[in-house]
Amino acid sequence: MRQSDRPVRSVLYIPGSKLRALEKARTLPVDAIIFDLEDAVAPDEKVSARNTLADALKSGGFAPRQCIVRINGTDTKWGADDLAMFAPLAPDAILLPKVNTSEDVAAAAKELTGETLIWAMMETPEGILNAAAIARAPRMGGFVMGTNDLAKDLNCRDRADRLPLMTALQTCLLAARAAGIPCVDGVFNAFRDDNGLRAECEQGCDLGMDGKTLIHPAQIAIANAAFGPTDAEAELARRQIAAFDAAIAEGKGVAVLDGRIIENLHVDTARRTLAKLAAIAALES
Ligand SMILES: CC(C)(COP(=O)(O)OP(=O)(O)OC[C@H]1O[C@@H](n2cnc3c(N)ncnc32)[C@H](O)[C@@H]1OP(=O)(O)O)[C@@H](O)C(=O)NCCC(=O)NCCSC(=O)C[C@H](O)C(=O)O
Ligand SMILES: [Mg+2]
Repeated sequence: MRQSDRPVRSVLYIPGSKLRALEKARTLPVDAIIFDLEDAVAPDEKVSARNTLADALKSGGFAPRQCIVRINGTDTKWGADDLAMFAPLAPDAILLPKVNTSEDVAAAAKELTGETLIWAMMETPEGILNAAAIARAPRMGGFVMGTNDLAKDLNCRDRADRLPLMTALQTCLLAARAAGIPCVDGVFNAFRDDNGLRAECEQGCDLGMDGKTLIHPAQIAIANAAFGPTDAEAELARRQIAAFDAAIAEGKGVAVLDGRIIENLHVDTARRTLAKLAAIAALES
């Protein structure tokens, strides 16, 4: 399976400094893990967190979850050493914080070999304006929305409907879709507010996001449910494909199901739904 087709319904940040959380991650039903060396780790702990995380990755046990390492910015005193330490460990991806331009990605890509991709935190106004170029940068594997940093830089209000962030979210989605890479939504900070998280996941899903970044294990089930096809969606997809196939067999180019037309583009969407379901089943088996 191409990396871009792997499910990313739930993408959990784990501070690289927290041994207990790193151990726990091997048992959690998440699609992907972001091992964080950036904002979740205090400056005094940066070096020890790097070593703790490297040991954990060498010990393994995280598969089939995607392993993504968020390094410190390459403009900080830790970034270059982070990259030098984790590139040889061949995680699925290195996540670069606060990406502003495609050149930021190209510079990091030069340090990588093998299959490791680069994911970009989209969380600065300049980065959002350059989203299309960043999405097509070398080794680019996916976008992660950094809605906290973005809100800080935009100086916008924290609203439940995320209206002030909509342009940025949709700009990044457009860029990601044009380049054929996944786009994962930002975190929901109130990690004990299940209803709030559910609503924000539904909104992200409506927009077209592939999943949600999370900060606490209690958020995983809600994200997995929101971003996975429901039984009703899967059943509709199967009926649409069957109706279209029957129409084609009768020499028609269009089918009608439940009073709605079904064209080949709807069948593409239906097939994508079923492929996603199969990928989730494979991951969970
Ligand atoms: C938010 C937390 C600080 C809460 O921690 P705590 O109060 O310790 O939580 P609990 O006691 O409820 O924990 C229960 C058990 O779960 C484990 N745990 C907690 N969090 C995680 C985790 N993220 N991954 C794995 N396991 C976790 C605890 O170890 C407990 O286990 P057990 O001992 O078995 O009971 C904490 O959740 C936390 O640190 N979360 C991560 C915060 C983080 O990574 N922040 C940075 C990323 S967000 C960001 O930067 C976004 C972006 O850049 C932007 O700009 O928007
Ligand atoms: Mg951030």
